[in-house]
Amino acid sequence: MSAPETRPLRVALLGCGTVGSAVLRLIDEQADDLTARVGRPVEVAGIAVRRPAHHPDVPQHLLTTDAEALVTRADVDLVVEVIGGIEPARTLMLAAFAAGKSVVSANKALLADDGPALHAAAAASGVDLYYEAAVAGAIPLLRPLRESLAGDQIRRVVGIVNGTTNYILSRMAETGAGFAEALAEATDLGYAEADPTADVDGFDAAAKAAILASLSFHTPVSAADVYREGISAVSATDVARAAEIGCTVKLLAICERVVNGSPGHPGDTVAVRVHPAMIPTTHPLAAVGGAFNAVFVEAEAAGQLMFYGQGAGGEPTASAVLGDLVAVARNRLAGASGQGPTGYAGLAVRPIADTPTRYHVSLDVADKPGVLATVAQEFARQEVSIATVRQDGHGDAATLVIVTHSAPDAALSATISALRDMPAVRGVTSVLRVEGLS
Ligand SMILES: NC(=O)C1=CN([C@@H]2O[C@H](COP(=O)(O)OP(=O)(O)OC[C@H]3O[C@@H](n4cnc5c(N)ncnc54)[C@H](O)[C@@H]3O)[C@@H](O)[C@H]2O)C=CC1
Ligand SMILES: N[C@@H](CC=O)C(=O)O
Ligand code: NA
Repeated sequence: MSAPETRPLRVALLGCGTVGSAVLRLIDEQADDLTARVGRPVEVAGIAVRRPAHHPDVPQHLLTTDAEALVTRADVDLVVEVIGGIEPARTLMLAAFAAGKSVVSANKALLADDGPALHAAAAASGVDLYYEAAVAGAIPLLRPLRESLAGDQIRRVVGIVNGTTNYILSRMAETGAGFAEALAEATDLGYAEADPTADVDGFDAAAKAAILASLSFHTPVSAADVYREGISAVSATDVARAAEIGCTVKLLAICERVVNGSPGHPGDTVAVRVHPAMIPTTHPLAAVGGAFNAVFVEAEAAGQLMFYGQGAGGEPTASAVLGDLVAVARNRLAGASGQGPTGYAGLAVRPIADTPTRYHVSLDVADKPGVLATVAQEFARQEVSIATVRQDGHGDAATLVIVTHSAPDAALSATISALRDMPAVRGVTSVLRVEGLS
């Protein structure tokens, strides 16, 4: 009888930035526990970096600038990709799969761009592609969606999934900090992407929303399918107006299954959007401050579930990477691979124009007879029902604050355009969608 194999499992680490350096540290610090949990030692075989001189604290013999040679090396069993971006990450992943190596990644941009093809390549080679860290960092979210809820029907997922923008909005609301100052702090703390416009303009959250929707609705959804608005247009006035109606401003990722569609959408559809929204301060998501993330999931049988924790930063993200590393290492030793996402439902993605939303609008008007009626007529013309109207001030400097009921987003935005052109309206000072109001 041959002796059981005790050779260490060897990992190629691609990238040694914020996340990669934390992964490297945790693999070292937790070596004994990892050995016990996996059943074999887990060792780093090599680290691909762009500039070795920038990594003086890393064992120099492990560094290489040739990532492609590293992933295909015969002594490498598993690959951890934390360089980010589309290329060369995609090519490196495909090379790893072709060479029979499972990949753990934190790369939401790539997964949201090309997830189905990457999963197909992994499946064709009988290896794993895991990426828990890619959405909401440390929070166990993708595995619960993919596995724990595999017997349920998910209806809605609403979350704060970008730590940088949540940090910025929290600082703006709590301390009155300016946008640039708050962004610089988020970058220093390691939350922001290499290019922070990915955070600020909502691309990062949109990629995460695409991944969440794909898993939740068993439907391929790519980042290009996601309606996206970032926070760069959120002003101090919006934040103040939100406070006046008992709300706070958050960048939300919202993934919904719209059952039985409507005349233009006869079957079920999915609506996936990322935009800033006012939510009541009593809403549990309103209390999510700083770089924390939180995600609500509503499923038919399970009801409401909430996932909360650190969505960004080196160590929290590395925790999720290591969790996946243990899972793929165990699969490898068992000669098995995990089930990737299924896309069997193939639901159509509903455009934002047809998606029901609610708006909060603040208008500067002159307080003269007939102005309120003229404004209300414009809402009625677009078949948008008004939930509440409040007038502050009077004379030449009155403000109307209107919250609508839900209506197709196109009708709401057409109403706002018409209001902007109305002589009775001196200015539209704040427009934001509203979520979670009864
Ligand atoms: N920082 C965070 O809080 C989180 C990051 N992520 C994701 O983790 C990944 C890594 O992010 P960070 O560590 O923050 O980025 P980073 O910019 O700090 O690190 C990336 C590293 O990869 C290196 N790199 C780039 N191209 C390379 C190449 N061709 N060969 C070798 N090295 C290369 C860069 O020089 C850099 O050191 C990204 O996909 C990001 O979206 C996911 C969750 C949270
Ligand atoms: N830049 C991202 C990092 C995690 O994905 C964020 O700010 O949430
Ligand atoms: Na996660």
